[in-house]
Amino acid sequence: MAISTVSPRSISAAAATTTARPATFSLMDALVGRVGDLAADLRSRVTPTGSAAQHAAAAAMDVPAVRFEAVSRIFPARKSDPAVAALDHVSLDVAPGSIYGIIGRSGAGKSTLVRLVNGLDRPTQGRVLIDGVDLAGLDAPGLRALRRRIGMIFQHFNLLSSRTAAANVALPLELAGVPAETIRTRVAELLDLVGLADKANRYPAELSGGQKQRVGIARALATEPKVLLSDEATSALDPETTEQILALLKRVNALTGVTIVLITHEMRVITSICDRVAVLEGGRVVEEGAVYGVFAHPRAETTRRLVAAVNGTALPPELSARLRADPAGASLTVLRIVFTGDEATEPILSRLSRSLDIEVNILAGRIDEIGGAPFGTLVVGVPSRPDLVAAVTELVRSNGLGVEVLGHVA
Ligand SMILES: Nc1ncnc2c1ncn2[C@@H]1O[C@H](COP(=O)(O)OP(=O)(O)OP(=O)(O)O)[C@@H](O)[C@H]1O
Repeated sequence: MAISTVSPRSISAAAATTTARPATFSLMDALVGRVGDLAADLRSRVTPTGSAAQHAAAAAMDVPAVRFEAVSRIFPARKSDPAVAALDHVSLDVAPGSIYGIIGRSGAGKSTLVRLVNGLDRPTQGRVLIDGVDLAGLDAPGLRALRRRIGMIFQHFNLLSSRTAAANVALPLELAGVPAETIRTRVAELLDLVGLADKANRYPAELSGGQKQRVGIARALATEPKVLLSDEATSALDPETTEQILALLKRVNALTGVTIVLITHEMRVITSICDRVAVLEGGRVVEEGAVYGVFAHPRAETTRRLVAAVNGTALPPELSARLRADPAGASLTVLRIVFTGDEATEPILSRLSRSLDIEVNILAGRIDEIGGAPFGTLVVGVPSRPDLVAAVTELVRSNGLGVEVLGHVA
């Protein structure tokens, strides 16, 4: 998998480089830096580089578009502040052409991870590979060639306010020295792709948030990247606009085959378009897998909370405050029932009432679709008797549904 002509460096060498580099960059620095690099890269296209051949070989082997190999990023201690392990032995594979979600709460390490993918920062330990090529093993031209293959969209769009939508999209191509006529054609195609053909001459201030993000997507695609990094790209948008932008990203993925790595703190974004998801917590991957499986059967506490927030199993605050782990003295036991696939239509509640002669209180619930398959959760309350709870659990499971006890209420 490693590319033979790239001289891999040891982890300690990479770490040494890290300390010599500034630790942080602004998003605009990132964009301008990338665009500047891009100019040199596109000009150099006439003379194919070794790394172009490497990329072709990597694609032929179907290697991950992005690979994290036991990556750690430690920010050293400063004065009274202790060292921070922003990423701690993170290993991930993003399949080419897929939409891969990385979710985590504030401080989980998402931005640090993004900076490692686009080469603005380096791991303290481990390796980050794009298309099979280790970023740490690349010299400056090699790194520029790799960055050419990564597009980025941002939460706050990062458009130049003095340029029209069309001129914003044209910018990376202009800096790359692409002929004006080619730019005009390409920009028109891109604006058409993102549904903004009629807004080409509008300035960012004249566009809605969703329209600005469409311009951002068109600009990121201008140089035909292999990987599109989306850093909280819908976080500043309302739910309806978010859905539209996510639908656009899905269409772009289907039409161009670009691999999308989508960073978010919202599970709804993940279930909407991602194929796989990694859940980050405190710099570690606490859960990873196909979205449906992770959503239907969350194992880590962080994932459960994220899932609960999106599918309606978050309990009413009053009930949540009264929920106890200890069943002693409780009158109600609260259960979460998970419906997946074909069982989603099973009339489980009436079956429970009939078979066990009990009242089942519905406390929260929702039925959704993830990747075309039905998925639902119900949070119910049943009388808090151990034999009864065991019978309910068994009956639910024997009907092919998932169930867990969330707690007890006095
Ligand atoms: N340059 C830095 N120096 C020291 N600590 C840092 C630096 N950058 C990030 N950190 C720390 O690393 C951890 C992860 O930060 P990061 O910005 O990657 O999280 P995040 O998931 O992107 O959070 P948010 O969603 O709030 O942006 C945090 O504890 C943060 O304080």
